[in-house]
Amino acid sequence: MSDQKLLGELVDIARAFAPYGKVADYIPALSNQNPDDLAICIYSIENESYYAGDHLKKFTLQSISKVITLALVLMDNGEDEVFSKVGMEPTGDPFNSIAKLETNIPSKPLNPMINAGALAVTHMIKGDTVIEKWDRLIEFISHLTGQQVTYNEDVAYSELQTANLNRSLCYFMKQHGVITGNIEDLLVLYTKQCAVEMNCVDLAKMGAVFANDGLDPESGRQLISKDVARICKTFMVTCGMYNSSGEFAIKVGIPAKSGVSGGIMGSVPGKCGIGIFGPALDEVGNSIAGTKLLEGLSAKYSWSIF
Ligand SMILES: NC(=O)CC[C@H](N)C(=O)O
Repeated sequence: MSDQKLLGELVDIARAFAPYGKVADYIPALSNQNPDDLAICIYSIENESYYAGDHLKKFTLQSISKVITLALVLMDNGEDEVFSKVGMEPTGDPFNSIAKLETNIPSKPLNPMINAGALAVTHMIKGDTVIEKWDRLIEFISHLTGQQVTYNEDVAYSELQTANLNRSLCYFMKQHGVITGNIEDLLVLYTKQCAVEMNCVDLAKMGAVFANDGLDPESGRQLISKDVARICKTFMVTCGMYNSSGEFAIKVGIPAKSGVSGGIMGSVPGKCGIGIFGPALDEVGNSIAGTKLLEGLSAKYSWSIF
């Protein structure tokens, strides 16, 4: 059976789980997504792609963008600087929790995949203005996907209007010296970053760059250093699927990062990138059908890294 046909079958099986999930609505502009959507692309490091479902449908990255920003910021600032402001440990808490910020000493977010840590990382993007920082980030993402990408203005605006929890995290961190400067500027940048829009093929392509130790399978260029790609994949394993990263490691075993729009980017080291879109989420905020699809794929192809 061809990979393409098998993918179609796995998508049909996994789609049956979508009715058990719910589309995110705390960002109002995400609430009108279709819960039954499910699409996937697999992009090999030999630069071949396979897909099933509506693979050209666009969606926003949301938390998946945290891995990309981390890669940029690590290359900009180096490990020592970055990890002086953000930790390396999983939290076991929801992605937007403020709880451990208060109890952790010294006061810094536990890792770059929770909102507090991601906000601290976005704060470290080099540039004198929000526009300069944004231009660098979107150019970097465009290099990874191999084409010019942009962001969804409605989603960014909708999140900016309602991001009071993220605002609180920022003010808390400013008080404790983790971040400096204007908080609204940081939120504008962060919400644009989360609203970067692409399809499954673009997402799988980015995953393939990480899977290929930072080397772009399309252009042959080293877009991310090998070391930074390794650090990012490690965070994807330990913290990429929020507070169900442990269960996901056991059941799937692929470095992956999800977002509340329903996207999941996977990176099977030395093999391929995976891009999934399925907006119905489980209770921790991961695509419910997307997670099932990854379970099926990982079992079929023995892709667990463990
Ligand atoms: N888990 C997510 O995808 C969260 C991203 C979202 N933009 C937020 O900050 O709430």
